Amino acid sequence: MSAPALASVPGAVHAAVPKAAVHLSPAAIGRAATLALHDELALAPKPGLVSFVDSGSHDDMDAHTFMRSLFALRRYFVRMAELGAQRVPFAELERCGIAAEARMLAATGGINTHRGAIFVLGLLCAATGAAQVQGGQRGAEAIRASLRAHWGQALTARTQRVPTLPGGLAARRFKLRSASQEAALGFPVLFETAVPAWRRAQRRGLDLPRTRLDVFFALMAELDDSNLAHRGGLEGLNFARDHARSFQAAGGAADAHALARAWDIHRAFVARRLSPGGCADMLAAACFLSRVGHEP
Ligand SMILES: CC(C)(COP(=O)(O)OP(=O)(O)OC[C@H]1O[C@@H](n2cnc3c(N)ncnc32)[C@H](O[C@H]2O[C@H](COP(=O)(O)OP(=O)(O)OP(=O)(O)O)[C@@H](O)[C@H]2O)[C@@H]1O)[C@@H](O)C(=O)NCCC(=O)NCCS
Ligand SMILES: Nc1ncnc2[nH]cnc12
Repeated sequence: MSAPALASVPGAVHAAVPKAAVHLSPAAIGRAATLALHDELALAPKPGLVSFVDSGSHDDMDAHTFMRSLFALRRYFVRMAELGAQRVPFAELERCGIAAEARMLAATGGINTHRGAIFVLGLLCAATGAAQVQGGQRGAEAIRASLRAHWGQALTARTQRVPTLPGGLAARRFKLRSASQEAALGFPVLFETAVPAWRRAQRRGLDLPRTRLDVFFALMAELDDSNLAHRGGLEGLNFARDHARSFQAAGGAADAHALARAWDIHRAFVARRLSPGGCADMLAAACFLSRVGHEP
């Protein structure tokens, strides 16, 4: 197969809006989350993952499945932003998340498209909603601080639960940082790896699709993605990390051969049925932070 061009529906042009100046409504926050899921889906190549080009390592879902899921989740993100603005106890956010999972499964015929994203993006919507009623801050650092201040303790307590889902079980088995632990730490890979990678890519003048590609590989080099471990064990996780680091060492998304290289990596993942679903969620989270940070 020859290497198709980098596919990504362009986001809005990011105007220089002062970050503290405009308060975001829950509707605007929810819209940013839904669009961020679309940003993630639209990026291709994206090793092993579903896009509008192909279904990667998945034979039970395609881009239509993701679009159905995304539509089913629209109101959920708005509701999480509203609940966040009310600074409700964590149990209320969790109830809303569980109901959203049920809606996702109903919309996809029982396929898990966005369980991780419901958790990560839902929490970020709540944290952004809370930040809006406390000074209107919308930058990444303010959103992280809001998440930790309001729900940090509950997220830490939650890590003591015994995992029952495949990702949590794989994380425990291989002593990795699970999605729950990542949340309890205030999503360090998102805020300390993806956000700086996004800013670096933009400073280098990369367009949005290439920025997202660079951020995706930065995430895959660092995240303990429990989907990779669930399907491929530690060997699969290290295979993905090694490829991400080689991609970065060869110049990342700015390099002239970046797209051909990324498509080759995609095919290698498909051959091994590897799917970095956690990295996909974190990419959507980075797209969300960019959208709420810059768009009016
Ligand atoms: C805390 C939960 C996210 C559950 O976490 P847990 O780890 O216990 O269980 P999993 O659902 O198996 O894994 C978590 C999902 O989070 C994503 N993820 C993976 N690694 C990380 C990480 N290090 N940091 C953050 N996020 C991570 C990932 O989600 C994406 O992949 C899923 C699709 O993958 P796929 O390959 O198709 O896998 P499956 O269909 O599951 O299996 P196979 O086909 O391979 O056999 C998709 O969901 C993406 O979004 C992980 O899957 C939280 O959801 C939870 O506790 N839920 C329980 C109910 C609840 O309380 N909900 C309310 C929360 S507010
Ligand atoms: N695009 C995608 N493909 C496969 N799994 C995913 N989980 C979240 N986004 C995904």
